[in-house]
Amino acid sequence: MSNSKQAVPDTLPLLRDRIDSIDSQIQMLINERARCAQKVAEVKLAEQGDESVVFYRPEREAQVLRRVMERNEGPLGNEEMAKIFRQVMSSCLALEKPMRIAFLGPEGTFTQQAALKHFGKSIISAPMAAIDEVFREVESGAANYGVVPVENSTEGVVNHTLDSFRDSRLKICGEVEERIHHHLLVSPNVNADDVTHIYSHQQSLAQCRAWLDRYWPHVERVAVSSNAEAARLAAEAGRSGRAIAAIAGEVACELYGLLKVSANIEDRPDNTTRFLIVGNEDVPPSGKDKTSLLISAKNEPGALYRLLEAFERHGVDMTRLETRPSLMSRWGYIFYIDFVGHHLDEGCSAVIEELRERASEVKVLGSYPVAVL
Ligand SMILES: C=C(O[C@@H]1C=C(C(=O)O)C=C[C@H]1O)C(=O)O
Repeated sequence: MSNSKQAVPDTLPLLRDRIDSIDSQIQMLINERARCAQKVAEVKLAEQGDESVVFYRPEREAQVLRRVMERNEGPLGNEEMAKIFRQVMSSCLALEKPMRIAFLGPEGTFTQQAALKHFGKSIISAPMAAIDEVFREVESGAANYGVVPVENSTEGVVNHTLDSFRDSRLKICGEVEERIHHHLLVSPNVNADDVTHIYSHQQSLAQCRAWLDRYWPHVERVAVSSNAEAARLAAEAGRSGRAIAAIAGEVACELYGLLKVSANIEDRPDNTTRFLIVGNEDVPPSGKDKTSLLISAKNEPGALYRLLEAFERHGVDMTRLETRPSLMSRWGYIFYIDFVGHHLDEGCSAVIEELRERASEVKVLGSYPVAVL
């Protein structure tokens, strides 16, 4: 097959013939790719000779996706193209054995949306009722990886997630950022004009408050346990002819077969949540990584300054600092620090070594590829 771009025909029948022939080539190549991925798995198994060998390689997947974006010439956009390859890799990997991914449920949450964005659709979804259950599911080996929210651009950190890292040996293996878009949804049996109640999670009602005040001032707002639950209730109400709308995201909309009355109704269009992928293995460098540390420091004058000074001196770029009270000693603190680089990089490992001399505990929560999608 040649790489040169052929002229695009200009009649419908010829265009359709061309598309059919391109499709069959793409299909053949995808299967050829899948056979290579299968072979990779065979080789890994032969080298490591262990049934528990993990075929998924986060750093390699990040590199593949970055290359797709770098070499992309359009007309498809970089992100659109990377999403297609994301799914191709997901399908190839699932040929071996689909990965089981635990996430903060129920089905249809934004965390599930983040899981699908990160791993592609060919996974087994394992919705959990709480963040610590996600950790436990991965620790016990019942799930290969877990996905939990860690911070929201409007609401700040998710303390539950940070606190779970204190006692866990799990590693952070990836991050995902998701623009949070809310939609007003109804069951297909319901006429939007008849809506009497709008259900959603408290957070989402708050994130859409100005929009609701403007367009639905007289409809009662009801807070429920999650957006996904709101969507489920709206679908159930529709079946019995009650006109209840839900505010939820895309995945919940599809999952419960609802219709969008209005899309992207959040007051702040830059509303973003960051999620972490947790797993049992360390991730080797991908060339563009981030590291998260947990540091326990004594409560003495200048303690935080001495920690941060090491970053500055080694030119390591700190991207986040969160403080949580230590549970062990009153007025002791735990710091969560994110920085650019992999803990095996020279500058980064020098910083970590110095921090170990200055703090009572330094735990590397993980080095992982900077989110590609
Ligand atoms: C094929 C490999 O294994 C998996 C499948 C990949 C793919 O389909 O490109 C990439 C990384 C791994 O998750 C590999 O290690 O290269």
